[in-house]
Amino acid sequence: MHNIRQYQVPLQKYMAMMDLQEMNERLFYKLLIENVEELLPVVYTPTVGEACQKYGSIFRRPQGLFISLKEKGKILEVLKNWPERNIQVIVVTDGERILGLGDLGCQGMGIPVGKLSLYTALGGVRPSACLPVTIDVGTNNEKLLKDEFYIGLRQKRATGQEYAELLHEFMSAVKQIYGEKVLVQFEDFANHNAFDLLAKYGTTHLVFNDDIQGTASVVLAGLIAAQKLVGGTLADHRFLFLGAGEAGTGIAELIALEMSKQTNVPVDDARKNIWLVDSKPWAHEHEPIRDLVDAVKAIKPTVLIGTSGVGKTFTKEVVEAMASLNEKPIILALSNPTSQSECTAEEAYTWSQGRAIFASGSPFRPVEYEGKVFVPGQANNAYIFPGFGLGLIMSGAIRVHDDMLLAASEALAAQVTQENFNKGLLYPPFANIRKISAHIAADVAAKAYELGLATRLPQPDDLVKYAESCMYSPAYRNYR
Ligand SMILES: NC(=O)C1=CN([C@@H]2O[C@H](COP(=O)(O)OP(=O)(O)OC[C@H]3O[C@@H](n4cnc5c(N)ncnc54)[C@H](OP(=O)(O)O)[C@@H]3O)[C@@H](O)[C@H]2O)C=CC1
Ligand SMILES: CC(=O)C(=O)O
Ligand SMILES: [Mg+2]
Repeated sequence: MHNIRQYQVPLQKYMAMMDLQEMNERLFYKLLIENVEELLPVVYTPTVGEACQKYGSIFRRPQGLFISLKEKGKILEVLKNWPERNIQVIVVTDGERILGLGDLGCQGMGIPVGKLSLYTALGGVRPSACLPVTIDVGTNNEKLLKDEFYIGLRQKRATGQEYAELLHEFMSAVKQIYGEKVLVQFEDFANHNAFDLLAKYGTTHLVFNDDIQGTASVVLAGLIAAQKLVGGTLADHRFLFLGAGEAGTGIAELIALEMSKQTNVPVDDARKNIWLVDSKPWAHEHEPIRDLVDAVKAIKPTVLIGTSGVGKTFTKEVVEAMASLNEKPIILALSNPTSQSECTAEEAYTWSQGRAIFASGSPFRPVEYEGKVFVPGQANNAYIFPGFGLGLIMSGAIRVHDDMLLAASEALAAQVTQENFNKGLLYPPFANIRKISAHIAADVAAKAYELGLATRLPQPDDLVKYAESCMYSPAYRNYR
């Protein structure tokens, strides 16, 4: 840590951490686990975003497995080149929507690598069981196509049948080589492919879309926890989303499902309290409204959620409107990395005169406002996917079910302590994440058993203890 801390520039810390992961994996994980709050912003958002943008020019050694259009017809052989056979989790991207930074092509590899390092550090999945994959179908990013250091295919993205066939070959090969129970996490695919892939492979493979499902689960957890701060139930709230894409609609659907279960109303009725806007249409019947601030005034939401990928869209007027309507407005600026955040923590607290309950996708430091210190939470799917994946693996689950996402949300919300609430936090600190992940894993596994989707039999008596016993630890053995 002394060594890492000498670097002032976050990207240099990132490069030093990547070198360490390559040279001494155990030490890398020991550092990450023991200093998770300090190192998460280095190996994950926001720094991983900058690393992906500059991936070609900071490139040292290949990480993960690249599968390009050129390998069509040979994907099984390519997978066999990977030195490990006992793979439990694959995180795969095609690089088309990397955080809120757009199409970064092959340079998106930083994301599967980063996500999987969290699978190990936060969720305890063995590093050797993790496989980062980037599918290279080209890029539409003109700047990268002209960049002399770009590492991927220099062509426009393949689409349609060509794209679908490559993805299908990959999904079939994965099942053939690693079996029915390998978890495939789709990450940072563009909207126009993400929903189709999830629907297509959700019935034949163990697949999970982190941006749609993981984000939904973490936000629902924060909203369940928020009820202890603001009182009432989910059904008492009105939700307004800026951004109706993977994250936005994923969250909206899970909130509606939970509301419908809590109040016994049909999901369609629960949806009536949820409003989504993108840059163009409305999702409910309503007269057209041009600006977000006018939408806030018309809809009078109690919860405002940013999932547009566009920074600075929660302006002073928007936050002030939320604060004039609510004693404790809940404001979630989820877009990553920090540059794309809808507003900063400081803006949320200042413009609401310290009344906002705020969390963001990328971390912000505590803010002092009128003598009081406010600690912003981090509403990021990193709270969910490591424990969720561990729960699937340890129960031998063969499919993902929405009720498992609800179980994960409730498990996470239950880990928020009174001390956390007193600081205005909707999420527990990342410092305790391995314990939290064990609880999430246990509840997800319990749901898998209840739904008849678990294959590891008999069911262990104490699932939390079992989850902990399954977790990889970077222990240094004493050989004497
Ligand atoms: N905190 C977390 O854990 C997570 C955060 N995210 C973040 O959420 C963001 C969005 O991701 P995702 O949902 O997958 O992306 P999508 O592309 O699926 O969705 C983006 C949505 O925002 C809308 N949008 C774009 N520009 C504007 C604008 N100027 N005003 C209003 N709406 C706009 C888009 O519609 P249209 O273009 O038609 O307007 C679309 O509905 C990213 O920044 C990502 O990093 C994602 C997953 C997890
Ligand atoms: C956190 C995440 O998955 C994203 O921003 O895409
Ligand atoms: Mg993502």
